[in-house]
Amino acid sequence: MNLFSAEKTHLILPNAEVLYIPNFYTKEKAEHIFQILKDSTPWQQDVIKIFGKTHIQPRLTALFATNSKPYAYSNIIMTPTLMSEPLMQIKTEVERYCSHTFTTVLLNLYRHGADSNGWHADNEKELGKNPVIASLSFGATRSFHFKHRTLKTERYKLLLESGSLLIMKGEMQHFWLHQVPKTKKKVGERINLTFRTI
Ligand SMILES: O=C(O)CCC(=O)C(=O)O
Ligand SMILES: [Fe+2]
Repeated sequence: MNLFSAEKTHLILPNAEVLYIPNFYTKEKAEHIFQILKDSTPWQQDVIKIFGKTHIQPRLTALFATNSKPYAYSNIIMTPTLMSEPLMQIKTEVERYCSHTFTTVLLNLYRHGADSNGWHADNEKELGKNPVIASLSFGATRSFHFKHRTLKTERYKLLLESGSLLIMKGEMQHFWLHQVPKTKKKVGERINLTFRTI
């Protein structure tokens, strides 16, 4: 199902809760944050292993945290850099909205439509049992897909706009998968931030 959400959307789904706030930041503020993060982040491109096969990750990433705890996924271990002032500011604003404290933020830079993030769940054990994940988008709009692992009619698509906040919670990371697929459309750069607690 395609969800067109210019408005705040709260989905109560089987084994998941999803909140989408399109204008968490204004378009101007979002553009400003995009530039700061684009220019000040030590972007890296990792080689990952999925089902025993090695791939170059189809996007750039960086990890920041308020502690020194690493984040391990797809056979790589990311060690965080101390969270910068702009990220601390965003963290405070997101925490206030979510009534939840985060320690870690993973940054993704999708350079163009061929960059993507394949079907996965944020279910690494260091995130705990039912993690709250707060996901912010800056720059180009990209499509976000999520599907239940076993209830085959439970599939949704959301367009994540610049300045938006998406919150995934409840049992979502255990029962659902999500992705940002490649697109053949001509799209510009997008930065995504996912706040997590480790
Ligand atoms: O880019 C996005 O919107 C999703 C990112 C994501 O799912 C992740 O980094 O785990
Ligand atoms: Fe994810």
